[in-house]
Amino acid sequence: MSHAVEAVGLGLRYGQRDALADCTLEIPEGSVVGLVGPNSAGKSTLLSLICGLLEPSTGTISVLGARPGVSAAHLARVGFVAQNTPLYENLTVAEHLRLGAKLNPRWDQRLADEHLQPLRGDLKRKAGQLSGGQRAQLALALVAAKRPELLVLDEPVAALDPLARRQFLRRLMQLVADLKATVVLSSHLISDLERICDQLIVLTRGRVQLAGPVEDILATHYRLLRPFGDPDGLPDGTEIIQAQHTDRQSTLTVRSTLPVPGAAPHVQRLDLEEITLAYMGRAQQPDEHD
Ligand SMILES: Nc1ncnc2c1ncn2[C@@H]1O[C@H](COP(=O)(O)OP(=O)(O)OP(=O)(O)O)[C@@H](O)[C@H]1O
Repeated sequence: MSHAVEAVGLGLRYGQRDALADCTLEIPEGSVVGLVGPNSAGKSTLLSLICGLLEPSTGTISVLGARPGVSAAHLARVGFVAQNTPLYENLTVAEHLRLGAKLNPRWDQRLADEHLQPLRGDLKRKAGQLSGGQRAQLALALVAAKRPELLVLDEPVAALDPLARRQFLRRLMQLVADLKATVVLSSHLISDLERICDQLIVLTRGRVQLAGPVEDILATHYRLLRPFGDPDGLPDGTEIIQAQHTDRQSTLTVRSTLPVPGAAPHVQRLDLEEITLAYMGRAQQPDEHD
């Protein structure tokens, strides 16, 4: 399988502080990858490294077979929508389109028009006068028209109401199907990611906690309820992600590639949000990186 992104031991330091450390991962071509993690986990840092906006302090990263940002031709193959959808506030929607057409050799006007459908009555309005949802639509239209092979979106739906969010994600998935592009998008809305992503990366405190196909992640995580202090009966290799105890009972969130014996309510399946929260909860506890 070829990979759109390959990172080995990737890290970025600001002074003494690791924004990202020891990040090794592979993103298969054609996948839709959700990137989750608490505030300041390093999500934007990783996305900026993928787009070549930052240089790694350690390790290596390869994007579409080359060093990110290595040439104008390579940059043209990557579409990036940064956090808060930065636009030229004093340019109109139509002026953004003209600028995009001028700057991008692979510009596809048909795709731009298609994704601008909801804004067709607002072509003369300045970007600074658009709502959050309209800005997101404009940003997606601009990036779509580049026909990128890799699309990187940093919290693209953060400012949108639930309906606008759903419409944006529908358009995004339509674009991905049209272009057969690889997508990496960060979000705090795990239910959205669960709907559209086939891969998930959980990042906390600059480190990858979990990465892989959503299907595998869902199949290998369990919540176990067992009498307090009863460590027996876990398959070999079971990793305890989180443990909470009362005087009588322990609630364990575990990862096991082997089936865990038992049935509900003692053995429960978890959804993606519960699994992600367990990894985030674990990362809040002090560890060797403190
Ligand atoms: N220019 C900078 N100078 C110094 N530290 C920085 C800089 N940019 C980011 N950081 C730090 O790097 C860490 C990771 O930041 P990053 O923006 O990647 O996190 P994030 O997961 O995207 O957060 P959020 O969900 O809040 O957007 C944070 O501790 C942040 O304070």
